[in-house]
Amino acid sequence: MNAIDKRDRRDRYAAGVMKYQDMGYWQPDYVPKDTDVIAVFRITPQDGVDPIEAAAAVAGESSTATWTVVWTDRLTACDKYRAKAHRVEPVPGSPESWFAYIAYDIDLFEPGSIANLTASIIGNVFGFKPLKALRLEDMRLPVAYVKTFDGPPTGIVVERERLDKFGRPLLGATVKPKLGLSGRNYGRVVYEALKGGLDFTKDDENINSQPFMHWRDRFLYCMEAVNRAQAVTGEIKGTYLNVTAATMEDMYERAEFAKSIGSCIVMIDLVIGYTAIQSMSKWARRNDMVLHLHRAGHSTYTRQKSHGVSFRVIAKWMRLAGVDHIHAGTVVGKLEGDPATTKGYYDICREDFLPQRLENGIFFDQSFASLRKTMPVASGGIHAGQMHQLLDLFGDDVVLQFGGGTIGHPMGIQAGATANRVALEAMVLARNEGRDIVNEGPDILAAASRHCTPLRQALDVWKDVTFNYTSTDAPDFVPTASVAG
Ligand SMILES: O=C(O)[C@H](O)COP(=O)(O)O
Ligand SMILES: [Mg+2]
Repeated sequence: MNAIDKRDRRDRYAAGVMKYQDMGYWQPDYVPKDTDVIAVFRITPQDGVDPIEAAAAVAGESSTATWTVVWTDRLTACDKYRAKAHRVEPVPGSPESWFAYIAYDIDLFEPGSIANLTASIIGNVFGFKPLKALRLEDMRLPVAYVKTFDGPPTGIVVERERLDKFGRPLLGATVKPKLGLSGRNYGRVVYEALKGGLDFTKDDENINSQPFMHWRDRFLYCMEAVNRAQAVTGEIKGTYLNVTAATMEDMYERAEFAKSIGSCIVMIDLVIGYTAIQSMSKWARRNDMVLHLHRAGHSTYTRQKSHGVSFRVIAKWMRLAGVDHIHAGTVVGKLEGDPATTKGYYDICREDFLPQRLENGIFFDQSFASLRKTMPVASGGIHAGQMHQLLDLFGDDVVLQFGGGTIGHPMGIQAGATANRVALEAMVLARNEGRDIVNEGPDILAAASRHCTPLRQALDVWKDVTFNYTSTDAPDFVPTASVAG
């Protein structure tokens, strides 16, 4: 930050101990270009490290720099390629941490490659010694860069058209127990849940091709169940067949087979990696299939407030990479997430243009250009008794998924599914009539349950199941004027 005299600069340069801020990675007067990628990091410098130098170091390490001056810089357009830390603000309520805004020239990134973007932005820099911790809070991805990605292969509008389902959230269930069922019993769960009123069932994140049930068995029994449920109900149904596997070849084989036996949707887990996700997205686009993404593994790096990557960034990357569904949190379920921050994740999936909204953790205006919309999925510890909260929080364009909340019903799976469908339809009707579903929700559910025994039983058995917030459910930060800039 401080100007240093030319001689000092030359001496340090010669000795190879230039500070990053002296090498051009701190430029407080820099005005980001419309085409720049901008990242905001939460940096927690080691004791005694100047936050400006820490921000410059992050800019350096995530773009062109190494630990010493290299003369080959001079062979490049280094002024253009250096990332520019241009703003450092204290994080409100967190005296050790700072928000550092860093701009990157678009030419630093290969078009249409999340792998390449992330190798810079979350590469070496997260293990960097001058920092105690580092968290990527948000990114502004310029339209010029967004346009290099295909985005969701199907998107919300076309998915609804294919399913012929409108004006309400979709309903799903994860087959339980997570592991151990044989193919035939697994198929029974799928059939009963779909027949009972759900739109979808799904494999759990860790169901692939284990000794107790090989993937072909699962696919065949599941599709038999889907076909029978469609015939009985007259509705289009689906089951997310998890094609996650050890290699791309295996995943393509499983996806091709799923398509050949009539599935409209396949599923992958986040743990397969960004390149594999993009490959599967291209496959889904070529084959007119909906692509569901389970965010398995994300909490290992999204949950801590001071280190890692915010899920809002993962959500942005996944919309670019091209998934049609993404698990985005439940607020009222078993997994962590506060309402304001979770709303930000949902908006990233569903808006064409997202204005800066710090209260939802959205640091930048973000256009998604022509990308289709990703359907967020609320899954993890939800049940029929929360239907009013779920509808109020997430609106219509969401899949509400009840695993235990369907299969744990005391009268069985079909009853669990019916309870969820009746609760949803009662709540949508009440909302459409202009009723205050948040406050009247429990009464609306109670009234509906008088005509639906499965719903009454569900409300009764889960009436005390609430997942209280824990300390990690706090918003990422409380916005103040200085952060808004
Ligand atoms: O993978 C998921 O989404 C969860 O396993 C859902 O299961 P639950 O509804 O029983 O929590
Ligand atoms: Mg699961």
